[in-house]
Amino acid sequence: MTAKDPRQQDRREGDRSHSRRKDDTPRYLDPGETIFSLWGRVLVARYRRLAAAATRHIVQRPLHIGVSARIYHPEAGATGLRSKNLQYLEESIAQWVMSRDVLVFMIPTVNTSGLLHPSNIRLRDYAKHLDGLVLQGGADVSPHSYAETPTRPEWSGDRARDMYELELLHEFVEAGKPVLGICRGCQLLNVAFGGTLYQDIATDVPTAHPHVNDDYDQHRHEISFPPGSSLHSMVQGPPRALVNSIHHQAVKTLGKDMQVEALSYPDNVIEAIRYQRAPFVMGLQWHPEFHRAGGVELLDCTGILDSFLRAARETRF
Ligand SMILES: NCCCC(=O)O
Repeated sequence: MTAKDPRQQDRREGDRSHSRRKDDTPRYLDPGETIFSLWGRVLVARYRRLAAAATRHIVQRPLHIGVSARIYHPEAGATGLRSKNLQYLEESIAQWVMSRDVLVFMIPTVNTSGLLHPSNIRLRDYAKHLDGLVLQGGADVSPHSYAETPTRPEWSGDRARDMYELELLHEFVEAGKPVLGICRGCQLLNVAFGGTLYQDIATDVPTAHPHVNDDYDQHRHEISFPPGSSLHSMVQGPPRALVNSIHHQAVKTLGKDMQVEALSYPDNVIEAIRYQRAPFVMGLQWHPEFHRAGGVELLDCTGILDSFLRAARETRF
């Protein structure tokens, strides 16, 4: 074998690369490495790790959806718990929203000047920390909230709840977060944007079919979707569908920038509206939480909930 034998040369180079460096730096380091380039790389790696963890947190954290409270105001002479103001959720609304693997939080009224427990927490804080808002159904909207007087005492509605939910709605819309109004929530949305309501459909729209009766959520009627309805594209399916109906008020004149998304069939009472200047602010006159997911008889509203939740997810970024 001569000195020029390539195998011998390889061995010598191998020995060199395995021998200890004079300055004791580890052999895996680039010989051109300086303390500054090393620190630069350490800092970049640390930043990347933190950014990845933050992204994972945003992407993986379940959505937090707020639901406005129904309010029980005590009647004169009530005793025990019924002598207190109660704020509550109807079970189906929470379970419907949670069926898409998100967390639900009922948002109580706030009282910054309460005598017993004054607090600095405002509805704005809920809008800041939650990802979207569902306005529950329940008591009538007060005609005073749309500058009318009740034509009958029993149609006076719940002005205190209106004030609370109007502020809540305002804060979520201001924060750019999606809102889904159910039944009363749909009517409140319309009023919030300057629209008005029929105080009583049976009285004000004599041609309308009954929109409420003693069957409560078993009472149903058909709806139709006007051309271009975004609601129709969320639920897909035929141009007419069956929904429950538990209301005696309804949208009369549309609020500013509101668009009709569904009408009752065949009497054309407004059944769904959408505010056009936000990604997702929509009201449904029926109660989707009482419809079975995947059901064939009543409209499956899962597509509406999913659109609302996707909008909620997008506002996080
Ligand atoms: N005004 C609607 C009543 C139905 C309900 O939410 O109980």
